[in-house]
Amino acid sequence: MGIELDYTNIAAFVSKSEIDAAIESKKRLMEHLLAPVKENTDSLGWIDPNTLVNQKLLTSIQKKAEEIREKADIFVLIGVGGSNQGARALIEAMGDGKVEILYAGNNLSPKYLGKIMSRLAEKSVYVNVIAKNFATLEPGIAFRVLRHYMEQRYGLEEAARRTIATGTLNSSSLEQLGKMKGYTLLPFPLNVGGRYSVLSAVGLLPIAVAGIEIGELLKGARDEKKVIHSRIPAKNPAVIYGALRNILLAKGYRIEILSYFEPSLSYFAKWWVQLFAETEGKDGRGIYPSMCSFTEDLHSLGQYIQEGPRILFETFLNFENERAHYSLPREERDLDGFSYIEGKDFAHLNRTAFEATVGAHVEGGVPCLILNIPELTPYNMGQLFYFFEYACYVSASLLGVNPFNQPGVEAYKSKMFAALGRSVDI
Ligand SMILES: O=P(O)(O)OC[C@H]1O[C@](O)(CO)[C@@H](O)[C@@H]1O
Repeated sequence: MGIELDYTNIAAFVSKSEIDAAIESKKRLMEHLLAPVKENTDSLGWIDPNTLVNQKLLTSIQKKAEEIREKADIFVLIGVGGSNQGARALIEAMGDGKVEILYAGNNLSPKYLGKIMSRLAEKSVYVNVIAKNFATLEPGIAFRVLRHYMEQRYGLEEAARRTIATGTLNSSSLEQLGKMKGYTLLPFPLNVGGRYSVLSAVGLLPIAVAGIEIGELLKGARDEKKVIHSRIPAKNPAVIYGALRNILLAKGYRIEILSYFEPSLSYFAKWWVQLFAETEGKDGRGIYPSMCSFTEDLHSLGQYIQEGPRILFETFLNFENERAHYSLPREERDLDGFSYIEGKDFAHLNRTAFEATVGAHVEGGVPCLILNIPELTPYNMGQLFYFFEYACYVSASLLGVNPFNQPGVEAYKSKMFAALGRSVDI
């Protein structure tokens, strides 16, 4: 079974016939999107998870991850945006913590970097630098700092054994540097952009280092692909989600909140934000993607969602089965006033809060979509990654923007590079 989209709560905002008409009017585009796609088309390498990693590569990733899990205390993951967010999403949500994973190259704060570096002393350290285009400043210079540290501490040979470079294998500068130094090289697929790369070597090595079963993750993605590609548009949850987003945008709902009741999903939400922001925010168009971790954010943004301008809609992640349990202790006397729920499980309370939130927000004029996901497992997360990647591709295509570029990100870069004196032809 694939990811299920429950859109019954938007009946007051969008009718079934509007959705059908939106899909029907784009019939040819839909057929084109759902048709079997030639591998190796420029940016569609992610569309068939089977082509992202073959068995040989998968085995070598698993072997390297085992070595790291055995030998490392700390694994420093260097990357920014799509190069590390997918991995971080899963690591924070379900990593086993055996190896401590630190993130570098995702900002330029000296305080942050100093803190990372100060953690390394007397610990066994491995480094994975990930960059599609090694010209991005943040990961590029963080790697220079880490490279110097590793070489000084371990010597050239051992430093190389402990360094993995994930980059495009087309004579990119990272590949050349890796070859010269003798690093383990992993491929960043040429036909996959950073934000669609989590199911390739880019995400798989760090995810495996965190003890998460990458075989299951890939299986989930492959199965979700089968579901999506076998359903006609009118019954296809990814297509309906893409169509609904565009209908809601046209009605003035310009902000989408990804809402969830499991705080460890915050980095998954950040991955989702990047996916949709870089894909759709262009040509003066696009939904602004944002995120809320409930119930905590009900005590801050909850006010705005309930009563602020009616420009928001929500997409809830609903994990149907919760394995963790904790119940409220019983007391002889009701000293704190909470005895009416004593003995109740927190999982039950969290679910009650979820249902109450959807009800209140819908009543307050917020269209609410719900994605039903059986459980927070590697398999289901593989399904969810694929679902969102595909839905985002559909949604951007319906919006009429290029789903695979991000020209706007260059604006700050060129001003910064000019201020730093970088010559333009590097
Ligand atoms: O992998 P690279 O080339 O370091 O780029 C990292 C990130 O930078 C961006 O291009 C935006 O600056 C993202 O799309 C990408 O995921």
